Amino acid sequence: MGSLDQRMDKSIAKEITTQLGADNDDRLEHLKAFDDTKAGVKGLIDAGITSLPKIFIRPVDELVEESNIGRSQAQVPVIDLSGIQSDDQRKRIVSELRRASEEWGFFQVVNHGIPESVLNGMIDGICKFHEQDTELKKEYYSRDQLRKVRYESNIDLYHSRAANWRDSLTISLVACNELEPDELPQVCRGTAIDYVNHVTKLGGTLFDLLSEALGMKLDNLRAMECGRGRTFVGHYYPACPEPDLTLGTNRHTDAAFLTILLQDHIGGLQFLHDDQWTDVPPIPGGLVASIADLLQIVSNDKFKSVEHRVIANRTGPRISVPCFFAGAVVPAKIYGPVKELISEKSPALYREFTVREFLDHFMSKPIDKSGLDHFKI
Ligand SMILES: O=C(O)CCC(=O)C(=O)O
Ligand SMILES: [Fe+2]
Repeated sequence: MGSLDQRMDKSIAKEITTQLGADNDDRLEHLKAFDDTKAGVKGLIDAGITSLPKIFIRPVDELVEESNIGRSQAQVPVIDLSGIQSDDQRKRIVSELRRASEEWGFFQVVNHGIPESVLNGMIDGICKFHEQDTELKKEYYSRDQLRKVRYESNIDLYHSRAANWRDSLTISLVACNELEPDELPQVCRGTAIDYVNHVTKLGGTLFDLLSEALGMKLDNLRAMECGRGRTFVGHYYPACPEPDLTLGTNRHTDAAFLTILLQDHIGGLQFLHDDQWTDVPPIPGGLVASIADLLQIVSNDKFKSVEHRVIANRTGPRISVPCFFAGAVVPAKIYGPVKELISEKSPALYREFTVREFLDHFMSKPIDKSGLDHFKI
């Protein structure tokens, strides 16, 4: 902190903050000015803003609609993976997983085998990345989806109706399997590699359990390479001066098969259950798992991909690290409802497609609109 560059950044960010707050609707210009700082939402906070720049304020119709959605006290299922090697315990786990995937779409897993030190190390590494000198972060700032490692604020900045109060570091293992250590930012290099390896393994375990939960025998999800094409995203949600006017993450479903998410102790993640926002409270050592769009499709709607969001908070920063398992993108594999799950009584609800086609469609639509309809028969 306090270098000349950083002080220059602060004065630029202050100027931009004033522009962003200006009462005119030249939104694109404001978005570009914000994007050009390459300092993200964190940069606005560093510049000392005390009110929300206009680009982050949600449209009135959305705020009104939102106020009609209730809050639920329902408890998201917690699945204990201990004893998974024993037949009895595995049966219990599979049956809990089936219920959670059919009725909730969201659940937490504990005793999953990833040491707490690895989880805490990842949270710490992501926090350090976002809190390092802006000049060091800037070299990673990019909107090029093909880059393996990139940092940006709001992946859908130019498409959404209101920007989200968060910055993100993306590590994409979609087009390749391997990650060279020096491709990663130095501050989180060791911890990120450790975490990626552990979560990749846990993903394989969960896909096997989910195959069993779907009653599949031979053609299981692991064999379909659902666990390939992973994207890890290290979100940083700074403390927000006016949390009621914006969101940390807009409501959406995930464009993947499965998401495994690590969150710190702050909280704010919510999903829709019985049409009400339901909290996913942080559990020390636990991980959140959720069914995403592609698993809803291959399961022919047996499993549900549910909408979720993150509320903004006066307290922060909040760190979360979702890993999206998106299947085999390269070489392209064809996905659609699994043959074993379709019959005369239960015909295929979706057509076949490649993940690339799915992801391209996902990126071309507003993030808060479901991508599933496009592939419905
Ligand atoms: O930060 C979170 O808890 C959720 C983020 C999320 O839903 C996403 O990145 O898709
Ligand atoms: Fe999500």
